[in-house]
Amino acid sequence: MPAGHTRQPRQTRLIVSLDTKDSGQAIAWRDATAHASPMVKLGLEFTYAQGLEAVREVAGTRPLFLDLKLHDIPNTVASAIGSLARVRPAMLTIHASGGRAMVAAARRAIDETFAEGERPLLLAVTVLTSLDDDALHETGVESDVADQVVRLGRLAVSAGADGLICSPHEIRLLRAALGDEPVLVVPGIRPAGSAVGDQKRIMTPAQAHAAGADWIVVGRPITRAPDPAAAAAAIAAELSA
Ligand SMILES: O=c1ccn([C@@H]2O[C@H](COP(=O)(O)O)[C@@H](O)[C@H]2O)c(=O)[nH]1
Repeated sequence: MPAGHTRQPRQTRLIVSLDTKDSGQAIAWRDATAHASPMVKLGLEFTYAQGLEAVREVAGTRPLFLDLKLHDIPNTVASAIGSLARVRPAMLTIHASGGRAMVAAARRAIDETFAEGERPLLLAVTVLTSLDDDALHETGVESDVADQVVRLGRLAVSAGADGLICSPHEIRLLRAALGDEPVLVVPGIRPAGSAVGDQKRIMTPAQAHAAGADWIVVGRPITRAPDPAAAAAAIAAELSA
């Protein structure tokens, strides 16, 4: 940064995760939270239940974050990205643990399939936010979560990922390792007092914002709230306070 300049605080935006099997429910949540969530996020639950045509219908004219977390051999991941082109995602996810060749194949598939200006951001999941150190070790990984997130983050970005999925606990580590450029999309968000569920590495929206998230992803604290519109508005307000 040039001398005399101070960095502007990073804007952190909310993405509401529309995790349901039902199109009507997804559309109701989409519309109720539209004021707070500039993107529509659909994942495995909705896509397996309803298919890609319904994904496109629910996204409508809004930017689509398609969170399918692709993880397979490079050729299969690249071909799957070709099949996803028709839903015109703005962001899509793969697992960084698929390795360098897989991430690079995804990068090539995006560059070859989509016209410039229409390419989705390629986001690599580092370590799922539902894992803690013990659960990660049980899979045979000897590193702690923080080291593994940074290792996979470096690998994915150097292989062509535009950004990473991480928990709020690793944002500062990733910024220190990789700088400001990678887009950090951060689930594992729990407003104070909300149920934690299966998430292990959590912070509040305000804490994730202070750490430097570009986007936070919030599902059940909004969709299971008595008033999803109000819950989303409260989180958006927390991000801009
Ligand atoms: O490491 C990850 C990667 C993706 N997710 C997804 O984010 C939402 C979180 O939903 P909550 O209800 O707020 O827990 C969900 O769609 C996950 O598949 C994640 O949580 N962690």
